[in-house]
Amino acid sequence: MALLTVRNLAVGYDTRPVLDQIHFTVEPGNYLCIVGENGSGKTTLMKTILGLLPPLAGEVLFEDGLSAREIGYLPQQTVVQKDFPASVKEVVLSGFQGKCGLRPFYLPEEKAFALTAMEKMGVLPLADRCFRQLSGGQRQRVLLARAFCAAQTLLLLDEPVSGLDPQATADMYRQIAELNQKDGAAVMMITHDMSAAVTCASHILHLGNRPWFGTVQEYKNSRIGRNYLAIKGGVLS
Ligand SMILES: Nc1ncnc2c1ncn2[C@@H]1O[C@H](COP(=O)(O)OP(=O)(O)OP(=O)(O)O)[C@@H](O)[C@H]1O
Repeated sequence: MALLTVRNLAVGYDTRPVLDQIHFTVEPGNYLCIVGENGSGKTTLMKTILGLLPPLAGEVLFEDGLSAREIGYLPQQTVVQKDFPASVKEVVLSGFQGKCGLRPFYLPEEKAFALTAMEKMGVLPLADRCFRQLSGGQRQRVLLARAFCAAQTLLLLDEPVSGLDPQATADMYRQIAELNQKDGAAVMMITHDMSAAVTCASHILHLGNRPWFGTVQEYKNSRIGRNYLAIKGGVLS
């Protein structure tokens, strides 16, 4: 069974649908990019998968043993996040909060894993720095380490490179690719960067009037993919 199966899903607010007829699967090791115009419903879909919004119709099914709480989530950047008054170490460790339940402390193995995650993302030297004093690129790598602590099977990343300069963007894509290829985490990433989407991803979910799902190669050959890549300046080869 796939890690995540979405069938005939409609998402929206109250009873007002934003999107319907969404079908896709995420298998272990997949790298799925979710693309589409502003306001097409990418974040709404991600919140529904995370269980933060109820589906208006259809199903979100997780593989046995996996639940919405065991997904590593890197949310879209917000002002509140940037002002978070905590150290880098505390932010990364907070990835374990979902597993703590009522336990008011972190286990030694959780602390050790957080150190490993910080090392992987190249932010270990920043461990005692205040999160809000970091650069945008450093903050995003800290939040990726946090997401990896929360879950190693499936990571949901909402526009992880928005606002980053080209070097920080390249670093972030490299870290995400490593988590996917070396650590075996399946990735679902919302992005407006079509060039990255068709380079990094194995699959594309294009949201719009008629949601489209398939492999990157199928997307490049499809009418919707060719049109969108032409508009967004992506790579067609
Ligand atoms: N809390 C909310 N209540 C009602 N409608 C909302 C809410 N949040 C978003 N919407 C509406 O839902 C639609 C989809 O928004 P969503 O944020 O999911 O789009 P998106 O594809 O992630 O956009 P972007 O690319 O700009 O981040 C929009 O029309 C938006 O105005």
